[in-house]
Amino acid sequence: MRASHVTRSSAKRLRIVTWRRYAAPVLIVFNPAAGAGRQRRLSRALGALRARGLAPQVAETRGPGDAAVLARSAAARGVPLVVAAGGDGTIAEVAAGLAGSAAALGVLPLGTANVLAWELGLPQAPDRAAAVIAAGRIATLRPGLARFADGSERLFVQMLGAGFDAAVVARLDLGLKRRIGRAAYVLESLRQMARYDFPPIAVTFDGVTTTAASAIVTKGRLYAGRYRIAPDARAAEPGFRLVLFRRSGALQAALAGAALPLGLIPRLPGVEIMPARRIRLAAAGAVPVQADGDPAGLLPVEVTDAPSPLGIVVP
Ligand SMILES: Nc1ncnc2c1ncn2[C@@H]1O[C@H](COP(=O)(O)OP(=O)(O)OP(=O)(O)O)[C@@H](O)[C@H]1O
Repeated sequence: MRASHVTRSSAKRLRIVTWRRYAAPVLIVFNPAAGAGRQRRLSRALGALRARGLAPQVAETRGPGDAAVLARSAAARGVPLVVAAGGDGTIAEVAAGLAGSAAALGVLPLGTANVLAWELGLPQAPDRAAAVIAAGRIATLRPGLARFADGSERLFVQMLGAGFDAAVVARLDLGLKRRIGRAAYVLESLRQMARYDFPPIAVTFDGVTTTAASAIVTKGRLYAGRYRIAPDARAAEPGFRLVLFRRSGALQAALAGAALPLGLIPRLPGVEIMPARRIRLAAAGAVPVQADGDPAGLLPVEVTDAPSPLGIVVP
């Protein structure tokens, strides 16, 4: 049985797809390690979902990879909606577990940066996010797929980075991140400015070959929260925006760090942004990769659209 159905507005113009069925079960996959104040925020969301007639079941992750397993098994049981309660990493794992199934993905943004939630206009307040889930309106999410040299694959929902930002993610003190949130990234960025040696990255995309000091492959416009990095990105369409940082060195990294919260990355000298469908990033040295803000290994990596899109609950 398909999990979603289609209705038409009285004007017969607006196509609304919803995951909701009468008494449909909902699974909340909760990452207790994501974000800050998460238990309290989860409780508020659960209360709001129950107040709207839903009976959410909560499954808590015990470590990396768990969210995908929980989501996959729920989809196989015919659960029509699986909600990722965490940050972008948890959403990516749940999306990977739901890939190829009829189940829709919901989001309770309980992470640190919650970039996808900002991108889609999902409320950060738990009770308002729950109201969006209960309303059940569904849009198409087109995840990216990263393939590594060892044959492993990883889905991402917002962006993948190689170079400086991935070095920051790789060295981040997770305890500090839990205590002070996004400020931990700022501190680690300052440390990496003194340490990272910017090995050149060979970039091949859609038949073009070039080099960069760092590269970000993004589905959406936003990065690290609400900061615009690729203003003309079209998350609803196949393909990506490729953001190349041509210049290396601590000064360039400092300039990018200052430009980011001002939304000025696209205008920074040495930054180029272009559409790309198939991207390969490689390096002679050990260059780290991050996907949706989590460490994802080392180059080389090849990035394409995931084989199938997903339904995601949106406002
Ligand atoms: N029980 C757990 N203990 C420790 N880590 C976990 C657990 N469950 C999941 N994880 C891992 O926690 C990592 C971070 O989760 P997530 O990205 O959702 O939160 P965040 O980093 O705070 O948010 P954001 O990515 O939005 O900044 C993920 O890589 C996930 O695999």
